[in-house]
Amino acid sequence: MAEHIGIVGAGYVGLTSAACFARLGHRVTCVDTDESKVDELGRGVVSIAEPGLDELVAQGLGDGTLTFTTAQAELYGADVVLLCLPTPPGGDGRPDLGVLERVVPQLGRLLRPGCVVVTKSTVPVGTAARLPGLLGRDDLPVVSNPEFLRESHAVEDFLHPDRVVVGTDPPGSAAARRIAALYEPTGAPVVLTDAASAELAKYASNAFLAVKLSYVNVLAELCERFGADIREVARTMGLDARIGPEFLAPGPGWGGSCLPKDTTALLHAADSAGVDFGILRDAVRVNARQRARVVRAVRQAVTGSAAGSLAGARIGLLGLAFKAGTGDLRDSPALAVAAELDRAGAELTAHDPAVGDLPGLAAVQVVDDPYLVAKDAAALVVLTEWPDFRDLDWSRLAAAAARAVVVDTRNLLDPDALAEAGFTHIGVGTHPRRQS
Ligand SMILES: NC(=O)C1=CN([C@@H]2O[C@H](COP(=O)(O)OP(=O)(O)OC[C@H]3O[C@@H](n4cnc5c(N)ncnc54)[C@H](O)[C@@H]3O)[C@@H](O)[C@H]2O)C=CC1
Ligand SMILES: O=C(O)[C@H]1O[C@H](OP(=O)(O)OP(=O)(O)OC[C@H]2O[C@@H](n3ccc(=O)[nH]c3=O)[C@H](O)[C@@H]2O)[C@H](O)[C@@H](O)[C@@H]1O
Repeated sequence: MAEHIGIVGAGYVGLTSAACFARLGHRVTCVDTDESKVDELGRGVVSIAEPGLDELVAQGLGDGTLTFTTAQAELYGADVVLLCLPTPPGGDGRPDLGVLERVVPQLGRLLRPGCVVVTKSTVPVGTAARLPGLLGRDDLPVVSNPEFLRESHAVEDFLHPDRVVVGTDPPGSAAARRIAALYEPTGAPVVLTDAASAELAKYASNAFLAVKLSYVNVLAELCERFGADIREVARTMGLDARIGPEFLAPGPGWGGSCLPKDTTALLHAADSAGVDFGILRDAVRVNARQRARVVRAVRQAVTGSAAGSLAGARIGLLGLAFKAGTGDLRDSPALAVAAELDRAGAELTAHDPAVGDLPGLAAVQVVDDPYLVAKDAAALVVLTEWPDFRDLDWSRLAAAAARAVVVDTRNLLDPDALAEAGFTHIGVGTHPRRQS
């Protein structure tokens, strides 16, 4: 059944949901307070790099199923409203729910009776239970339907999710079944559960991924001590169906707008409940020391000593975004490494295919031409796993560099090809490969 869906917040989650639900045959009104964003979206201009998203937006605008507005009043008449608002870190570990707490009472004064109000934002356990009070209404059913999409795969993940979770009290209510029906065309398994379980399942999933990554990052360190190779260890582990092959690649640390904030929020919630979530605390601690590990590897590569000075050393950075396929710099480990290298006195030049400039980090010169990062460089450091970096002419980079050595924090590059191009390749949890 086609519904009139209102979406509040046109960011990664809101815009993707809006475009995909329009594609699935619903009428979608998407509201955002950012006037220039709404203006751009109304003209079909999508500023985030998500494969397939601009086509879906153009299609929805073209056939009139998708509209963008700054006027919240246009949500009057909606059958369902999805809250896709930011829930950034609040400073004390808890997420800042300020935007949500401002918007929900406004909706309470606006929506027509029976409209289903859905939290799609990642919100602490107990938020759905608070919503009727914030709405000031008892005729607006509330549903928790957290989102699991990944940036750079947003459309694909939305249209083909591993699972959909729909939480209501009591579970499986009429409102829950109505929201579950929206996802029917995806064919995904739907978990109809209580609101608290749905809310916790979201945090639990992101925190589990974070623990898995910190585990593998420590294993990589161990591999270096034992002369083992993390790629072989991870491959072997990943063949066990109970472990699975995903999220076993070591790196400069996990980042982005969600894993760091959600682990912190879950830790805070556990502390408040008097539950010792030591394993998660350790995962966060391990992650915080990853950047120092990268800087030590760079010191070793440039000076021959893990404590050597980088003062005045020219270092070329390949990658700034928190992962490949996106220009998102929020909580990017690459920026954390860049800041540490800057503090150590290095002179930094960086290239990222999706990043034009770095407003907050003036010390890093961002260049469009990847070959410029190698100019007179004492070392190159791969920080984001863009496949494009594999295809660079590494002989040309070697010729431009003062010293042809690359610290590859993602194990992205082929050590043999690099050695042939004249580079010393230093991976993570692998044996260094000297130039031939
Ligand atoms: N980015 C991601 O990959 C995922 C994010 N989430 C969660 O979804 C929520 C939203 O995240 P993102 O989409 O990344 O955020 P975002 O920052 O990309 O977008 C939020 C949007 O809300 C708008 N906004 C702010 N105040 C508003 C108001 N009063 N009325 C209407 N619009 C307003 C902003 O202008 C912005 O366009 C967060 O809770 C996040 O944890 C969940 C899964 C994936
Ligand atoms: O709640 C969210 O916002 C989302 O957070 C993550 O998605 P995303 O932030 O897009 O990023 P991921 O693909 O999970 O990567 C997170 C970090 O882990 C790193 N990573 C990932 C995989 C890996 O093998 N190694 C590794 O270092 C990435 O480089 C990145 O820094 C989750 O994967 C999504 O399911 C979730 O919906």
